[in-house]
Amino acid sequence: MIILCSSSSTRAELLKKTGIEFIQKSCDFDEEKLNFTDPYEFVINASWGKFKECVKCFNDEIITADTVVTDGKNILRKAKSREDAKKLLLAQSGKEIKIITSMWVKINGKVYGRCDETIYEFFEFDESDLEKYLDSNEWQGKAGACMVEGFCKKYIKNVKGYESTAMGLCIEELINILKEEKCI
Ligand SMILES: Nc1nc2c(ncn2[C@@H]2O[C@H](COP(=O)(O)OP(=O)(O)OP(=O)(O)O)[C@@H](O)[C@H]2O)c(=O)[nH]1
Repeated sequence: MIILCSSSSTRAELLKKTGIEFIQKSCDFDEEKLNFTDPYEFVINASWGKFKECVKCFNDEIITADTVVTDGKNILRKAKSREDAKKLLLAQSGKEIKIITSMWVKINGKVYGRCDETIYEFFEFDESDLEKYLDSNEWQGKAGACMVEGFCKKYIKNVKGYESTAMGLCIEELINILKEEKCI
């Protein structure tokens, strides 16, 4: 049985869509102790840290992931407050951003690691629409307070890459790994 080592409901939803049987367990790796400023280094080390913690606890097949947003200069992680969410979203309004997801998969005794990214070019976010989104609290628990399948969708001017990567788990590439290992 595959263990999705994540507390993310979005990752669980994505994995469910593939029909792959899994159980979801969270693992307590503290990302706050990482002090990488490069978004790729951060996301790869955060997901790897989660993976190592999970390997200690579970003997099964394992999937871990980490996702960050970057505006090219900063790492935009999960907002700590409504004000923080507004700041993160205004940094993305009318801009090109990258959403980077690093994933580790232990399967049939082998370990696969990937780092995928989706590039979005957004139109300017409408102010009152943004306030409504902030009031909805849907931004909570999401990297960069971003919801590409929700609030941000109508503002997408250009996109390059998978939506699943931007949502936290690159399902298309995960399916390729599982096919390679004859699990599906
Ligand atoms: N629904 C949605 N979720 C997103 C989007 N972008 C990022 N996320 C979520 O934002 C979260 C990023 O934080 P992480 O630290 O990678 O993961 P987490 O939610 O803390 O869960 P763990 O795997 O237990 O660490 C993940 O749950 C992603 O699924 C998006 O556009 N839509």
